Amino acid sequence: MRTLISPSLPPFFFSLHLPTKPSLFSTALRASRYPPLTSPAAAALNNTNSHHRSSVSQRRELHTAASKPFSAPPPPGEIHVVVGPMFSGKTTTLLRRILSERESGRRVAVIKSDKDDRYCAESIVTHDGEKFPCWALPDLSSFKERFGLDAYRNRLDVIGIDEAQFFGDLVEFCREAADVEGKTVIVAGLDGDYLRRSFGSVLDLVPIADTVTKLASRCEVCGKRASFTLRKTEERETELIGGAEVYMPVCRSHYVSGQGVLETARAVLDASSSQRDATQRGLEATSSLSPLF
Ligand SMILES: Nc1ncnc2c1ncn2[C@@H]1O[C@H](COP(=O)(O)OP(=O)(O)O)[C@@H](O)[C@H]1O
Ligand SMILES: Cc1cn([C@H]2C[C@H](O)[C@@H](COP(=O)(O)O)O2)c(=O)[nH]c1=O
Ligand SMILES: [Zn+2]
Repeated sequence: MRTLISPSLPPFFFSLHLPTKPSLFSTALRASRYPPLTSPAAAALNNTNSHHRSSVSQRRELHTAASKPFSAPPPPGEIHVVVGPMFSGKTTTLLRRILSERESGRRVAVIKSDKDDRYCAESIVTHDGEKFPCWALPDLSSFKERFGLDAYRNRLDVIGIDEAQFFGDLVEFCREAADVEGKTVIVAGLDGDYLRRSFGSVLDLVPIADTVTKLASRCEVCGKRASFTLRKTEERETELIGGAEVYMPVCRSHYVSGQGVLETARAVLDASSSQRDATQRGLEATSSLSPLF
C-alpha cells in the first residue's frame, strides 16, 4: 500500500507521492513556491520560446490559484453539534458551554427559533427552568443584520443555536460562520422527529462539524436510557411545538411498542372522523333534499 502523506512535513504542506501523473493540487502546490513571474526578464523569456511561454503562463496561473488558500488562512472557527431526544439535556448542555465560553472571556450570543414560543420569547429555557437571553428569529440569515454587521464581525466569538431543527438555513449559516468568519458555533437540536426521521437539516451538519454529541434521557416507562421521543397525541404534522404534555422520552422497546399503539389509535381516530364527516355530509344532503319531500 502506498503512503500518500509524508509525516516529516508540517500538516498543511504534506507532499503527495505521485505515481506517474502529477495531480492538479500537487502541481499547484509546487508552482506556488515559485515567485510571481512579472519581471521584464520573465516577459522576455515568454517571448523567446513557445514551450517556455506556455509553462510560464501555466505556472503563473497555478501560482495564483494555489497561493490563495494558503496566503490568508481563515481564522479558525469550530462547529459543535449536540443532539438527542427531548428532555435529554440539549439546552442545558448548550447553556453550560456558552457560560463556560463567556467565563473564558469570549463574546457570546444565542439564537433560537421563534417557532418555539413555549416559555419566554427572549430566552432559551431548559425543562428545569434555567434561562439565558437569546435572539428569537425566523431564520439564521437575519441574525447578522439584527445583531449589527460590525458587531457581528468584530465583537462576537461564539454563537449558540437552540432548536436547530427549525432552521432551514442552518448548514449554510454554520458553514460560513465557522469556515469564513472564524466563529465557534454550538448547535443544539433534535436529530429525529417523533417518527425517528431525520429532523430539518441538523444531521447535514455532521460532515462539517468538529464534534457531535448524542445525549440520552430516561425512559418515562421503564427508566432505562431513552434515545427517542414519543408523541402522545393524535397529531401527525412534523412540527408541533410542545413539552411533556405532548411528548415523552422513551427507550427503544417502549418506542416500538408505544408507537405501534399510537399509530393504531391514530388510525381509529382517522376512521371515526371520516365516518363522522360522511355522516355529516349525508345529513347535509338529506336536509337540502327535504324541501322536495
Ligand atoms: N419527562 C420529562 N418531563 C419533564 N422534564 C424532564 C423529563 N425528563 C427529564 N426532564 C428534565 O429536563 C432536563 C433537560 O432539559 P433540557 O436541557 O431543556 O432538555 P432538552 O433541551 O434536551 O429538551 C433534565 O435534566 C430533566 O430534569
Ligand atoms: C419530537 C418532535 C418535537 N417537536 C418540537 C417539540 C418542541 O417544541 C421542540 C423540541 O424541544 P426540546 O428543546 O428538544 O425539548 O420540537 C416537533 O415539532 N416535532 C417532533 O416530532
Ligand atoms: Zn423503556
